[in-house]
Amino acid sequence: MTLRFHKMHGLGNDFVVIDARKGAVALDAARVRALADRRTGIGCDQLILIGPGTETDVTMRIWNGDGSEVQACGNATRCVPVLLGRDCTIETVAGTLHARLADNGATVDMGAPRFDWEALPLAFAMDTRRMPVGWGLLDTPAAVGVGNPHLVFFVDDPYAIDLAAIGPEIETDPLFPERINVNVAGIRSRGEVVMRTWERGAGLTQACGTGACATFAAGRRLGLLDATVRLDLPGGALTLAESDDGHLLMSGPAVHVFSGETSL
Ligand SMILES: N[C@H](CCC[C@H](N)C(=O)O)C(=O)O
Repeated sequence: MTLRFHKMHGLGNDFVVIDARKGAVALDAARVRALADRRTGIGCDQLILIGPGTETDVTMRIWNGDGSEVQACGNATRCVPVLLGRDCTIETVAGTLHARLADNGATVDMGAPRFDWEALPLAFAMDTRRMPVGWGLLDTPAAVGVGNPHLVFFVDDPYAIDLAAIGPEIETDPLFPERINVNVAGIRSRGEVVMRTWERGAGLTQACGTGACATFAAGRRLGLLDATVRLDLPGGALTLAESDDGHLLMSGPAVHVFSGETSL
């Protein structure tokens, strides 16, 4: 049976998007890995399944390329209104998100960040503002939940960190029972951050939307950033703003590259 898909990306963080609003699509970890494989499949960082909403326009489920299902994906959330061609509400396991079409992409209200250790979760109680832990050259991170769990290390130069080496060690540390996404960020001014991400279940990506949200939220919590910030990721820039009610508003590109069919 052929499966229709859309190939999309947000700043090079790429997705296979399956629109199952008109008919259920069976997915499991093995099929996700097959579809995500960049040699024998279509290839993507995450696989996104869109379904019919009841209280919202659509539902969205997210799997990393390793087959793990996760709670949030910022860059993919911006792809949904682009695919639908209109503003929309999206139900995810992490809650309802509101997405608006904007110039060359979308703006998404990613909700309020969480800072309690149980939300991430951590294996035991810890101050998530400046955690008393370290791995190699990286230490004293902040921890932030944006539907999915993130560590944020503020460093002088994110490109001087061998993230491909240290990322998997941190991702799978027993302190993180559900693993974790790892962000390294350099603050250039109160309005500009340069950052990179080692993603849980996907590795180094060109961009991580929830990582940008977590980095912004951590910087705001530490009094280091203004209420609107440009974040420069390897694949391009996102704008993060804090709303009056403390929500994270993320704006940036989202591109539909091609549609196709597969028998995978
Ligand atoms: N790797 C993440 C999911 C994808 C997040 C990222 N692609 C984004 O744009 O937010 C996790 O395991 O929580």
